[in-house]
Amino acid sequence: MPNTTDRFPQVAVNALPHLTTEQMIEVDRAMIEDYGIVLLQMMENAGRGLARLAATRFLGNSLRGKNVVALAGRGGNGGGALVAARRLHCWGANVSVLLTKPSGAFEGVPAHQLSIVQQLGIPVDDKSLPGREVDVILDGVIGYSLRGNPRGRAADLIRWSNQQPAPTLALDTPSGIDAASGGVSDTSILAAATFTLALPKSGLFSAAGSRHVGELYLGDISVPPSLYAAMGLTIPPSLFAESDIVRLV
Ligand SMILES: NC(=O)C1=CN([C@@H]2O[C@H](COP(=O)(O)OP(=O)(O)OC[C@H]3O[C@@H](n4cnc5c(N)ncnc54)[C@H](O)[C@@H]3O)[C@@H](O)[C@H]2O)[C@@H](O)CC1
Ligand SMILES: [K+]
Repeated sequence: MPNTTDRFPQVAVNALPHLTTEQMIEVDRAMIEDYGIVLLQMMENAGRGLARLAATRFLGNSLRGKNVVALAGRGGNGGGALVAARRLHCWGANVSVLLTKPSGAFEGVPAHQLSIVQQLGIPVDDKSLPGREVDVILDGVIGYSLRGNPRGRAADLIRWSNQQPAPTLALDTPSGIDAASGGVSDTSILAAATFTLALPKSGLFSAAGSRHVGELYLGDISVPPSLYAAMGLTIPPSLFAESDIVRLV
């Protein structure tokens, strides 16, 4: 059986720019304001890619009987994890969702994603932690908008994840890692793999941060090359031509 990591093309991490916080914010702004590629579209691509990577890398050919737990915060990171939860549910996995806050505290696009998850009957819990066996955990607790050490139930979910024998697949950045500086909070996800979006974030490569990242994958959320060019960033023109998930090595 081929190694499942071989199913994704490999790209040298040094061939790509690493985004600072200011650049991440500018990519988001330009996507929405200059190109009209709205958050809902980006999030769908992010969540579908996360689900595909979880299935291919961690769950094998059949998703029947496989248990997936998606951890979701109230921001864009949680929204992406909710999309992935929905897709994996539709592909046959047993999916449940652990929220950092009650569903009534969700707003905007993440609230929209949560309402679809609820409509599908996927179990959602904002209080307890599951006792049953898990095959993979999706970390959508916090992405690049981390402020200080994780607190409250966000911290509880991170600690719970790190206590499980199952692998954790982090979305964009392992929760608790500062995506820009690579600073590691006291409570940070130890990921088996990280699926980062658009371009890798500079903090994923700090000595401390890199220990939490695991295998690093990059997902296409359809950022146009012209957007990067306008920011003075050069990316290989065929980066995602073969696959919209690549492994960074
Ligand atoms: N182009 C984009 O910007 C896209 C971004 N996406 C995702 O969105 C993320 C950024 O989303 P947001 O800016 O909404 O924010 P995040 O989802 O990164 O985090 C914000 C949430 O985390 C909470 N939080 C922050 N620090 C905390 C702490 N110390 N303890 C407890 N809770 C804390 C905040 O209260 C808030 O609810 C990215 O990392 C990425 O995963 C994707 O959904 C799609 C496209
Ligand atoms: K995360």
